[in-house]
Amino acid sequence: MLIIGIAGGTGCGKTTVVNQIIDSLPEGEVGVISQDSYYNDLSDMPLEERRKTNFDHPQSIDFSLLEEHLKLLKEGHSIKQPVYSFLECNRTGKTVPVHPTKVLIVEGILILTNSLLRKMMDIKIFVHADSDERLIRRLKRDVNERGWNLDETLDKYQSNIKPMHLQFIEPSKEYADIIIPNNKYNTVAVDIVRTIINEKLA
Ligand SMILES: Nc1ncnc2c1ncn2[C@@H]1O[C@H](COP(=O)(O)OP(=O)(O)O)[C@@H](O)[C@H]1O
Ligand SMILES: O=c1ccn([C@@H]2O[C@H](COP(=O)(O)O)[C@@H](O)[C@H]2O)c(=O)[nH]1
Repeated sequence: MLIIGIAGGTGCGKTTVVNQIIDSLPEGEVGVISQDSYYNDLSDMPLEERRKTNFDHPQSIDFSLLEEHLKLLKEGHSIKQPVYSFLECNRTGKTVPVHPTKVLIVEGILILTNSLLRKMMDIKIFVHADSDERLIRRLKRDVNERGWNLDETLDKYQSNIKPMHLQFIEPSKEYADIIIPNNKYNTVAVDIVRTIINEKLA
């Protein structure tokens, strides 16, 4: 199994890049695991409290479970991945089966901050977009899709998102083998990653 890690700040375009990469690849040969599915279970907290959680700090992620799942998949076993709800700020209690594939993409803002995860990755990619671009994209998404208003999103950006980005996410760029500039759609970089994956699948 080839494991590709794709990190980068919120709104940099990780999900978009992943979708572009897997778009023309054979179905069933490439799997995707998102760090978002591994936010800690916060069922013991009311929603009001959960909404105040710093979801940009590495401690908000259940890295042990993510590591265990990657190890199992690498060994050829299937896993039950937790399903996360951004509206509830919590795991839903449901799981989806994920089966081993020849290529596995792991994506998330904090995945390159964890040394055990980094060791499991064959290729480490960091997607870069300028912070103003990312803030604009994030604002649109949080307001349109994730149940936050403008003020809440800007407050969160100042209190958690920006400081955690500077403390943890941006420094993890140094571990990347490839940095994809993504202020604009970058088809050249996506094609290069696809070529590497196709070689593995051949
Ligand atoms: N290169 C780009 N140019 C303009 N908009 C983009 C670009 N890449 C992604 N987007 C848009 O920005 C938003 C966030 O992208 P997404 O891929 O979800 O980022 P991430 O997964 O890193 O948070 C989405 O609405 C997406 O369509
Ligand atoms: O309940 C939650 C959990 C996380 N977030 C935010 O999500 C982003 C990471 O996701 P990207 O798709 O990479 O942007 C992170 O910045 C958290 O603040 C959330 O809004 N709600």
